[in-house]
Amino acid sequence: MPRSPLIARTVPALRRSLDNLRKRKATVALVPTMGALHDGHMSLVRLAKRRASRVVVSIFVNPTQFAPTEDFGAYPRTWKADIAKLAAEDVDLVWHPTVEAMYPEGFATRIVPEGPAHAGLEDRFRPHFFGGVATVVGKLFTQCRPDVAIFGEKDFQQLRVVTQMAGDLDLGVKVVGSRTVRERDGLAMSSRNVYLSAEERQRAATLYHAMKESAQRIRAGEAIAPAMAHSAGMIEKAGFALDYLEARHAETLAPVTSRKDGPLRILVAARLGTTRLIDNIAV
Ligand SMILES: Nc1ncnc2c1ncn2[C@@H]1O[C@H](COP(=O)(O)OP(=O)(O)OP(=O)(O)O)[C@@H](O)[C@H]1O
Ligand SMILES: CC(C)(CO)[C@@H](O)C(=O)[O-]
Ligand code: BAL
Repeated sequence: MPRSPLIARTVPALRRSLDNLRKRKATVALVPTMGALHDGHMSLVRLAKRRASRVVVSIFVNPTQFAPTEDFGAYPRTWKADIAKLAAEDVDLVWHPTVEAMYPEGFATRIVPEGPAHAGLEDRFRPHFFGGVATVVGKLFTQCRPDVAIFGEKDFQQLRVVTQMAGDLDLGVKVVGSRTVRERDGLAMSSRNVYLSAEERQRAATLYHAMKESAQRIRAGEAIAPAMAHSAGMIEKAGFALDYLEARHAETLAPVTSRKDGPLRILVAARLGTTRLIDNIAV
């Protein structure tokens, strides 16, 4: 019978649990999430277990990274199922702060990311997003003081922004990326996939297959612009409204014009009905 992880809801309770976990020179890996856990999240937990002797998972739907028009209220919350999944993986501690514990009355400080990793892509369509993510992840890091933190490549720009922040602010946390887990047809697993109707779900994997096609064309020598235009056409034909489809430098996320500009990553965001999906692949 799996043992339920410890659950902390306030900073003092978290500190007490972490002090106990850290006895006997344990190392700690943190997996930050917003809950509604799926196999993508669980792959991060498994990597965390390989990288440290204790695993902490945070579950917090962070209000500051949602615009008022976005889905904060509707975001799936599946607490009981989440805890059962974490217990089955033998996770040590779940940090599940209340909004008041994270942002007490009078809270007035923000971390503001800058530079090429943050510029464009998601920031163009969700200008509030990375400020909210950087602030909450900065807090999660100082609250939990992990040795390692695991983030999914599915949110590739977020991974780069968080890596930059942890280095710039000397937070002493090694940020590690974990590969994207996909459904059988190629759709990247995401908590928001539950918003798709059955009919939309059938078309959703086009996002991945269109990126694969542009990556193949670029590898075969086609210039970036026509290769991306071809895939954009595929995505729009499947009924998506495209926010962006871009090739960027895989490390810095700086814009590129040619394959010679460095290792490339293709990143996409598009809306199918009212559901917004993001994904990316290496070229
Ligand atoms: N399919 C996946 N493969 C690997 N990591 C993933 C996958 N989906 C999410 N993650 C990672 O899990 C962590 C928590 O993400 P989050 O809780 O927002 O889930 P999500 O499925 O990305 O949800 P959303 O639909 O809100 O984007 C992030 O580091 C994210 O990149
Ligand atoms: C990193 C994160 C947990 C911060 O709220 C969130 O953006 C997510 O789940 O990817
Ligand atoms: N997975 C990233 C969190 C968000 O879209 O709000």
